[in-house]
Amino acid sequence: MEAGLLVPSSPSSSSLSSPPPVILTQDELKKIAAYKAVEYVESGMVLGLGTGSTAKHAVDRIGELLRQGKLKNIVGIPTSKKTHEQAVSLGIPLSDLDSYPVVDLAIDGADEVDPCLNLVKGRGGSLLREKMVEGACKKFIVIVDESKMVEYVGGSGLAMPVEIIPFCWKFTASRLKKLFEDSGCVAKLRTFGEKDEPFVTDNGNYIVDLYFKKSIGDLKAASDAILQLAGVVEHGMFIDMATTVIVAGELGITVKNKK
Ligand SMILES: O=C(CO)[C@H](O)[C@H](O)COP(=O)(O)O
Repeated sequence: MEAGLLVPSSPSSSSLSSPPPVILTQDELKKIAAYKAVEYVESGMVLGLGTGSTAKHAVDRIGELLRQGKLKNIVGIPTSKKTHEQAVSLGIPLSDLDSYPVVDLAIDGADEVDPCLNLVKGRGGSLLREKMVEGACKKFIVIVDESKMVEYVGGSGLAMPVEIIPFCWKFTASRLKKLFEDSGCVAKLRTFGEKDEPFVTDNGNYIVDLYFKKSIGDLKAASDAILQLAGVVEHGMFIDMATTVIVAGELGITVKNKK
């Protein structure tokens, strides 16, 4: 583990009083984690480009380093249409898993990180492509601000997303809820806009957000049970996939490596 203070020390040893501590915004913390992760990027790499407000900073930084000639011959594999657009606007050369089935490094955010570095992802709706790209990489660096650290998956009380096909979605949602009745599960179709229209993923699917009142226990068993339901495409638990998690907090950066 490495740690580095973010709060600057006093500029002058002669000053008697310390300057007030700098309070960083959540977005500044996300940017700090993202920039740290990009230090792991080397010229010639095939890179998984994540999705979300944290990953956006990493993609911006990669674009900047390419422009400055400090990185060369990068091939990016975007995990969403949105990241694809961002990378194109930055001039990052892009390809896909068909052409590059092995990815050197992926950098992406997460919604939750548990003490074993298991993740919840997909509140931005891109969990399927993220899981495909990040499952194909040699190294997967997760970048988060400290608010994403939880004691157990589902521990934030926020959603664990499941991508499902639109056909008879209510049926699939009620089967998902039933799987986790003991954990007080609530299943909600993700919607958007004033008319509460179903949110549609880049793959043309819907998302059911699962909320748990308590831990769902064995994550592998939960994953198997979800994936066995016909109608389910993928879920947002990324179990044992992250190789490194970079956490930016008010007191500095912590780098946690998989044991
Ligand atoms: O999984 C994701 C998108 O599907 C994001 O990585 C996750 O939602 C974190 O987002 P943010 O960096 O905006 O907090």
